[in-house]
Amino acid sequence: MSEIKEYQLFINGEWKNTETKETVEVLNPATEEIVGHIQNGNQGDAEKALKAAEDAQASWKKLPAMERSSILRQFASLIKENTDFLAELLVKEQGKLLSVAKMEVGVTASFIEYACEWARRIEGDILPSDNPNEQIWIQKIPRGVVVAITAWNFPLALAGRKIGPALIAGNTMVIKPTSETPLATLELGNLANKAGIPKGVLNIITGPGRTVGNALVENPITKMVTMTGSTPVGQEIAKRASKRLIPVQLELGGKAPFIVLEDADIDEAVEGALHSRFDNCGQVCTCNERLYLHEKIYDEFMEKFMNKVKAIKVGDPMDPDSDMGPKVNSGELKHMEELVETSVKEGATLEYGGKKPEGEQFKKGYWFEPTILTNVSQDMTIVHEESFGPILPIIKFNSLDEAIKYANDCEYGLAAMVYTNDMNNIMRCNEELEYGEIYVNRGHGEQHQGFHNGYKLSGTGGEDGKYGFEQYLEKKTFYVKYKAK
Ligand SMILES: NC(=O)C1=CN([C@@H]2O[C@H](COP(=O)(O)OP(=O)(O)OC[C@H]3O[C@@H](n4cnc5c(N)ncnc54)[C@H](OP(=O)(O)O)[C@@H]3O)[C@@H](O)[C@H]2O)C=CC1
Ligand SMILES: O=C(O)[C@@H](O)[C@@H]1OC[C@H](O)[C@H]1O
Repeated sequence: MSEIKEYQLFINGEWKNTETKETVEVLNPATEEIVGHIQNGNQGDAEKALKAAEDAQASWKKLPAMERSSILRQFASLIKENTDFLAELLVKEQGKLLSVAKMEVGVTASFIEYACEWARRIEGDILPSDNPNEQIWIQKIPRGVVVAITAWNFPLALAGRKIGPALIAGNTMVIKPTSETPLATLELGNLANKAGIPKGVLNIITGPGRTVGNALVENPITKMVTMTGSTPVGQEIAKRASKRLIPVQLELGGKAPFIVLEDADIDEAVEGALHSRFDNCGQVCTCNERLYLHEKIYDEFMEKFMNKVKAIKVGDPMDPDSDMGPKVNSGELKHMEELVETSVKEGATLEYGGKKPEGEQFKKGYWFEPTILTNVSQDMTIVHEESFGPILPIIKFNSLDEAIKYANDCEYGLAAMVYTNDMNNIMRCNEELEYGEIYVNRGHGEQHQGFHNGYKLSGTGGEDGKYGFEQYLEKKTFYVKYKAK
């Protein structure tokens, strides 16, 4: 049994105990062993963290942006220098493969490095007025204290995605990671001090979303909320934030369609469908949640695809030979089992998987097999409810019209994937698919300079890139009338 670390709250550059003295266990999803204890913070802790962030913001925003940038570049370097330590912690708390965890640490640093590029691009406008001897200045200024709330699937990367732009823009932050996978995010506190991020600029507190999260959102010190997580929680946050009309940036649930048209490159589509569903045990917001195959290529695709699905090795996420680790917790595992049961009841065929793998090594842990459902109809639950796990319903279609109709028949609108080499098909998908992020002839995977933007119940605001950075800035318009000579 490896060391079980006791974590505290990181407030004003120091580690502090919560007032409640209550702690919560963090379990390893592959073994159900305790990997750490975190503090069960409360409203008072939220208030202390927000106050520290408010006090620090006055001087942080006065620093030249390039000075903020050099501090954050040092922060990103320290994250990279600690890749092995942070990656192993991510494996222990989230169950992702070590290779994916190392990628996540790298992405965390690169999110921050990308944000640093904006230090010299906080651009406003100077406009001529209609009045004589008058100018109009539209300035970009920081919002103040930003609250960040993150999910459990890529906890460290989601933190970096928000810390980078918020702090470069001159804001300070209180981040509340999910109680499921908080450890790697908490470790950022030590690295923040080493990097020279001034006390109070970045605060990290843990505690239940329904108490600490609510307290952070509702506190008048909070001037913006950026949250990644489920749609119901995002809606709750938006409701509470609306009382003070503060801006929210919500990255929520998804149900991405993966469409393979008759002229697609089948081998490429098979690879894309496989990784876009099963990587990170299917726990990615842009995952291939429903596979639509043109009837003409169905048999060829399925033969190649099933061979690869059956070759997926579920196992110890620290083992380089494993292809897929466990689900993050028992609740998520139960959700998988319920979805399969409901699907079969509704008439789907369980083609492969559908249960906990057999073997001594799977006795403990939240393991679930890669699962394929066929004979699926568009009205089934599994076609509309996000699984966020390794379950793939497969549906045949006979025309692009039908594929687009099925794809858009969804309350989410985050990502969609399409394989075709016909330019007219591509342009029709671009125009008619109701999704904020469409991948053509490749699987999912955002880039920092893009814009990760969900329509419908997948969120509001969007993040990454120029448009994500802009949201961390407020505008101030200044009319300047002067005496001409
Ligand atoms: N669009 C995107 O980019 C992404 C979307 N997701 C979505 O997130 C979901 C899975 O993540 P999961 O962590 O379970 O999501 P949850 O919505 O359950 O939790 C997300 C965060 O919100 C907090 N929270 C819960 N209730 C409240 C509240 N009332 N006020 C403030 N904060 C609250 C949680 O804290 P705590 O857990 O401690 O209670 C956690 O930190 C999936 O639906 C997935 O689609 C995931 C990743 C990316
Ligand atoms: O949030 C997600 O699931 C994705 O946006 C994921 O998070 C960080 C990685 O860069 C993305 O693939």
